[in-house]
Amino acid sequence: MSFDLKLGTSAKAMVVAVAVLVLLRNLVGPWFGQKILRRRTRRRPPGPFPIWPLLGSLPSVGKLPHRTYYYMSKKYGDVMQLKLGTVRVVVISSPEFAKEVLKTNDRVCASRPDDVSAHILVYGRKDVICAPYGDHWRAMRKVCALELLSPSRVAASQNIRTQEVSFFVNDIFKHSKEGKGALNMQSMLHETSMNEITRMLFKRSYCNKAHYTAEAQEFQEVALEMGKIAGVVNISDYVPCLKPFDVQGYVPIMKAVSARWDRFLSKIVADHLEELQGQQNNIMSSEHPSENKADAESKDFVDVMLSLRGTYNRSSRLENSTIKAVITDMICAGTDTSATTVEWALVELLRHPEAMKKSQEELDAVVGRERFVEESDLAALKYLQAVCKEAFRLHPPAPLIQHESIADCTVGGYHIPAKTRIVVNLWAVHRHPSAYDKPLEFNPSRFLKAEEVKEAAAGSACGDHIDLKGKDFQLIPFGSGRRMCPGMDLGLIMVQLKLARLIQSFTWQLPAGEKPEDLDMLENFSLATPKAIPLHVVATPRLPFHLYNPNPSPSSSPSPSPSPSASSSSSH
Ligand code: HEM
Repeated sequence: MSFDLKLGTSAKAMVVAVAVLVLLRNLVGPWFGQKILRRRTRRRPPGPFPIWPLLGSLPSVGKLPHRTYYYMSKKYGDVMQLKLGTVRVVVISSPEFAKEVLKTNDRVCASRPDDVSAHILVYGRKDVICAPYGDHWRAMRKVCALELLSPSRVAASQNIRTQEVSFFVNDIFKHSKEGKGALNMQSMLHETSMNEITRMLFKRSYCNKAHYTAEAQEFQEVALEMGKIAGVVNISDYVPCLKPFDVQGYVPIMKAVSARWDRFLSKIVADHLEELQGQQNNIMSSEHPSENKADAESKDFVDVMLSLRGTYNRSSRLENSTIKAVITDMICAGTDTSATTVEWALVELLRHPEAMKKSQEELDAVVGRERFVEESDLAALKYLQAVCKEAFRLHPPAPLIQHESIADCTVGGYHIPAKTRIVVNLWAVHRHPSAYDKPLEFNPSRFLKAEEVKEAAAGSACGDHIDLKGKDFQLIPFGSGRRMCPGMDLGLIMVQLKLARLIQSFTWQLPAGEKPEDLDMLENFSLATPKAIPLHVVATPRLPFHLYNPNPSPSSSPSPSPSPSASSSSSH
């Protein structure tokens, strides 16, 4: 029996479609199914349920995110996932997993989130800090590491640091002699660090009350505004679909601050170009071109960057905007990080008088009381170094390192997809019980060799080999891996020298009626984490008075003097 099946055109099409679907199911179904299965079985880190519509867990993060994440990690673990807005954020809270991110997966995790502020404030991410991982970042990083922040460049600017720290100590001395009472340490430390950095960058200093020019006022105002606006949490970074609406109204503020900042930096670059032109004319007309050799040693960072123009490939040429972006980085990254650490170290020493006593005894033994401590003494001051390590451990000035993954990776057995924000919480890593005995206690002796620790706590010593240089993941205040801080050597010297001078030169007390144990220990979270209530202290000189001198001695000024503009503007 024949069965004549007559099908219309649409029915025929349907049969063909079904046949194709069956074929497709048989051919790609298993592969597709496996993919879904794999996706379902890939373990994602645990974390809080994102309660708020659109905002996820963003409102729960609060003003001190490093502390919030630290407490959350106690519940969800050392690899934890949060939904901040619509963005996936993975927070790392232990040395073990910090190592997996910054060493094992260093390359994959080496990019940065694409935040609105980075585009507006640092010239479309032409700087180092905010630059995405790639050719431009590599070239700029090279400029920083090999040209600007190299050991020889840091050594060449020793004179600037010595002078600024001497001005600082002398200001405190005068204040104390005049019986003016407590000093605001936070603002004085900020000003000294700012002067050090701007003099290294472009030979000018602006934080001098005795020499408050219109230019200085402009700089201070705009730097303050930059710091404030750069530190805000912008919802558009976490809910990208809200970007066009700029719901918090930050974009016009950022643009206005950035335009003001740019006017300031453009003048600096133009002045340097003019000076360079003048020097070139002099060289051409000079009978003794070698006379200009000394200039090489007094070059500031802007001079160096201008001289490197054309050295780098087209995609990362040192254009004016790139130079200004790098200057911005140095000011933002180099100033309050070191000032904040010294403030916290002093707070801890006030709360632990036995540690203060030991530091001063060490300075007396190594340096004596007839001269000020110098950079060349720092290597011999083992206890002072331990105090700094302990201050960096408990109060990392940049407690949250923010990276972004460029490909899928695995951390702690969890799957981390590409384009995930990865936050390494140094605040938690440095307090991890797997790494430290009594991790919440301030105990510099833990960083001494066991045989050097006489007290009962000898068993808690983890040794002086822990060097902050990114190898020991229980202490990484400068980060680790390819995005690690290129200013580490400079930052360390700035912190150690200032702290050493302060504790050698003065006896410190809190204002009458205040007790060290009552000091508020909360911080502000911004570009750095200074004490929320600035430290006020009373200083009493402890060295012979003839040593306190407004002008640093020639012996402490081994490198060439700063330019006339620098020395005049630094007239404290
Ligand atoms: C106590 C002082 C300092 C501390 C604690 C510190 C800490 C840090 C940290 C934690 C990072 C991020 C690392 C990462 O993302 O993995 C960083 C990056 C950076 N720091 Fe520092 N820093 C200090 C001083 C300085 C100084 C003095 C400069 C330069 C003048 C500087 C320039 C930079 C730059 C340019 C980056 C970006 C590196 C990159 O993205 O490749 N820092 N710093």
